[in-house]
Amino acid sequence: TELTGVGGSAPGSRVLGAATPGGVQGAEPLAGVGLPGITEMILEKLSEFSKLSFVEDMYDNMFCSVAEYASHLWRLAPHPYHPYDVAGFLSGKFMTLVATTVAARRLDINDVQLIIQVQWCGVTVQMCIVRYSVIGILTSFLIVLLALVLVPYLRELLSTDHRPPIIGPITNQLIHFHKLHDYMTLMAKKYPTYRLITPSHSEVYTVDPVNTEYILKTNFANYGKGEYNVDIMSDLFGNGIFVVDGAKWSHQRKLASLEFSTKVLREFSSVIFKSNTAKLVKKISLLAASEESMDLQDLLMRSTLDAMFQVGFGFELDTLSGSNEAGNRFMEAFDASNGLVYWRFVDLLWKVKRYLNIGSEATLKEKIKIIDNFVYELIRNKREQMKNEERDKEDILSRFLMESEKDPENMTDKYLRDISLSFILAGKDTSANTMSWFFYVLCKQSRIQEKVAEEVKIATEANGNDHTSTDEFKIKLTEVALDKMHYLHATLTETLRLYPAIPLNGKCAEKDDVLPDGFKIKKGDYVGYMSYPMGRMTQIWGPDAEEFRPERWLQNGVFRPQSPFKLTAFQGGPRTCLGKEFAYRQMKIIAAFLIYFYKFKLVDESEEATYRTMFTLHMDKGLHLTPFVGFVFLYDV
Ligand code: HEM
Repeated sequence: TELTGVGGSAPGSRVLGAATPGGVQGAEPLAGVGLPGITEMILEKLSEFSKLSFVEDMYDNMFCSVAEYASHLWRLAPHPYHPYDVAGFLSGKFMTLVATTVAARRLDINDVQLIIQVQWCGVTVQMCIVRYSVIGILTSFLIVLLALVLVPYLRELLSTDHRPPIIGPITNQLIHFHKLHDYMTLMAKKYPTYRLITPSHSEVYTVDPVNTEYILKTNFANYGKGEYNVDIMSDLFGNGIFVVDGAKWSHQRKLASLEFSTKVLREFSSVIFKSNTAKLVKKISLLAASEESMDLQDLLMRSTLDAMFQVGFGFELDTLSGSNEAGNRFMEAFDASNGLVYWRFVDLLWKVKRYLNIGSEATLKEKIKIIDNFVYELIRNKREQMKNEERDKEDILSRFLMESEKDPENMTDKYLRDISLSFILAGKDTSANTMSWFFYVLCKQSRIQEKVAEEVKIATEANGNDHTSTDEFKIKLTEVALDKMHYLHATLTETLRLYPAIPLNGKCAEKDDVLPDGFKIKKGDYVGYMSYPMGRMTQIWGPDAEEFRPERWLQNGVFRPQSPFKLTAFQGGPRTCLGKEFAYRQMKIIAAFLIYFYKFKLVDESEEATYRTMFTLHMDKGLHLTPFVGFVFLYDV
């Protein structure tokens, strides 16, 4: 064979050993010590080789050196080694030894023709080629290539800062992508905090409420969206509130908080939620009359998009009726681009694909163009409208447009596009998905459906025998009536506990840190809190954690909230969901309307719903229900 040993070292003078676990591992504790490295020693030995009469002499010689070196390292180490580190260290040294010995036993050092040295991710891979031959050179390059791929993983995996449990490389998520949240739950049941590694950083996932509070609130300053997330999301969401940190975030947060606290927006949105839900009831009544089943998730997605669009842009999209061609195209493009952006989190080649404009990235670009054309047109129209018409518009875009007149330099059309799209994203799928799981559970547990219906009738004083129409119900469904619906509030909250609309979320560390449970975090690491698994942890919710039980939220019939770091569906801390109250109001209105007018049954009662892995917890195959006219005789809808 022409190929000889493969050795490796840490950068610069800290040449320590093979590009193997131990070589990398051993590099850490010696920072700055400046000892001669193993590879240097090996090469030195190799150069002496020609002077030795027997290969065995050299082997013994070198073994002594390595052992000596290891014990030296051991003494110098500033802290006791973890057994895990020691295993990595020794196996690395062992592999260096084997590789070099094999080479040394078969070769004459004078034959060495070329030493290849490649530095990658702070690790040096060295290799010597002894006699030129095509196979030798090809094999060498293949090994270098393999090392380039493996070294970063090994480096992350065996970094002295990492402690078990490391459950594997990030590709584990790709392997389990289909049932990602259940895989993460399974792991979390074994390890409340664990680490996945990538070539460039590691990802720490936790279900520990103390860790969650720490990253979301206590050490908020150190945990932002991070470059990694921004990179992935900014093509679609630009500088929208979901993507940005720092001053840009504060500006939008302040502006939006002001808007959300206004009575105008509250009243305007309630009117829209009610009139949109009345349209939904009408649509369902047609299906009920013809005893047709329906995909309620699809209807809810359309209905919430229409509502959010009206609240956000003051414009009727009317995707529920499906009659607006442009609206349908926008919805299709928006949904598709959401899924494509999420795919980037597991697609290691997305940047290459974007550069070459191929595959999923080419589709994403096309969809974003459709979205942009649609939204920019809306902004232009709105500006025109505002020049000619009254200026006390209630929708979010108009209010931001008025703001933009004070600060035209920063609040450009692009900025307005990003803000408005973020609100659509925030309010559309989250509420529709939550409602879908809510109705799914209510179909599985008719006792809960009946209890909610009973509460709605009592709170609205629409007793079910008075032939209430949707118009009359709208009037009866006052803010006071909504506030009385504690059981409904608890049922929605229980839905969010077990089926959180954003099942997995997290932040990136700006600086090295240590989590309250001792996990070390390096700058650039992702720290995720896992809302879906958290809802299933007995240490948080007790032995019945996996049971759907709205009563856990009630005390003497009154809803009692819990820590946002246990129920993380709306996140917690300074970046807590701005639309929480808004969303509860919308969901209660939809639930009250639908449950008042209909009873729902699953088309296939035996089927268990599953999710599609994406940003939000979307039901994979939709929610196919049969509506029955419920507690009132329905007319005049
Ligand atoms: C069931 C419904 C909803 C759920 C479960 C939900 C959940 C969340 C979560 C988890 C976040 C944190 C996202 C992150 O930073 O990564 C968030 C942020 C946000 N939500 Fe909601 N949301 C819902 C509905 C709404 C609605 C209806 C609106 C507004 C119309 C809204 C507006 C926002 C905004 C503006 C933020 C960004 C806050 C910030 O970064 O400072 N959300 N929401």
